[in-house]
Amino acid sequence: MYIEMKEDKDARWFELECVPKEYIFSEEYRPQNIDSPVCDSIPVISLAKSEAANEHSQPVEEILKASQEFGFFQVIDHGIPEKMMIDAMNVLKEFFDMQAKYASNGTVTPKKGYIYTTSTDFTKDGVYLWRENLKHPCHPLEECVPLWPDTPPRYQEVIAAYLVEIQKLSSRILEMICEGLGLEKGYFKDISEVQLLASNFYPPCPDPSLTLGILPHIDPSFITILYQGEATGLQFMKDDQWIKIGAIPNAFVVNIGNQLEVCILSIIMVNGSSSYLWMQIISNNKFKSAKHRVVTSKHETRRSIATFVNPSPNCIIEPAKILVNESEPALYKPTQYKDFVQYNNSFGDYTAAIQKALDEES
Ligand SMILES: O=C(O)CCC(=O)C(=O)O
Ligand SMILES: [Fe+2]
Repeated sequence: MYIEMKEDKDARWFELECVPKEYIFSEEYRPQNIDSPVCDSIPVISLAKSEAANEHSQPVEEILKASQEFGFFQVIDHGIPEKMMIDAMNVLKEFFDMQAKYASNGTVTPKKGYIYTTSTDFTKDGVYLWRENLKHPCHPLEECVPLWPDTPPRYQEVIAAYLVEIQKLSSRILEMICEGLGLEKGYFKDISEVQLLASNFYPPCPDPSLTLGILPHIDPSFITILYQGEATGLQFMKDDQWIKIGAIPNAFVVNIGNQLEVCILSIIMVNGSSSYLWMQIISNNKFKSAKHRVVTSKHETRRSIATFVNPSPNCIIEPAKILVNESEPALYKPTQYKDFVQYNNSFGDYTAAIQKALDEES
């Protein structure tokens, strides 16, 4: 294939007429149905009534149903000021724009609590992803903030303010999940925190049918709260089909990570008095953690801020012992969250660096 580079020495890696061969996925990974209609059936749940004593059962039921059927939903009327969301997105835009000037390659900044990676730092079978990424731990917040990027200068302040709100929102959502499942109040309070922020920059791509922004994956979290502004590109898998998630301004996309799936199963097994309930849960009632990916666009730039609400690193999740016997063996081994992350290489090449940062936090 003929690859034409623009003359401009200052051009960024994506400012090209054609897709370089290093970014072209083999047929099996290429996005096939890039123009399929946006899914309009993914639940959009208003949290306006979630604090009202006599009306909050409605959002609780909607969240429970969406978590079981889709593993994905959007929340609106969440109470987080729009200005705060836009500010966070703008400061990340400034961060990524500055990398173009100062760093042509991905850098793992020594002695800093963040990891910035450009497209060539992520490969799948030698093929690069069409994105840049910034990751950093967030808990405990006050200890992490000084280690985050300090350019642009307002980065730390703006993102910390955003994360305080996201922490409150995620606690509300986990509390509603607890209530919906009939679990004791505050079940997740001490074992979950917003542990990690990952923001992404997916520039326009000359031929989106050949590339991917992020490969199909399931998040290693309890839940992930994602702000995508008005950009499209996120898709999730339902019944073996890739389905686009529409952009709703001022909404957050929430997805169920595989730790919640495992955890809910274990909790219900502990609390459930009959094996009938256990069977019901395993067969058709458990939460879904949906596989998702990001496709690129010819004209649109996508930016997203994902916050992973993870189990605490030392938290152990295991099936209830009373329900495990020779004929009904445990479906999950007791696993410390950090071992799970390591075993599954959950954060790719950066798993070790992130584990180290999380270990230092705990
Ligand atoms: O950029 C996105 O919207 C998706 C990000 C994502 O799935 C992740 O970071 O796990
Ligand atoms: Fe994800």
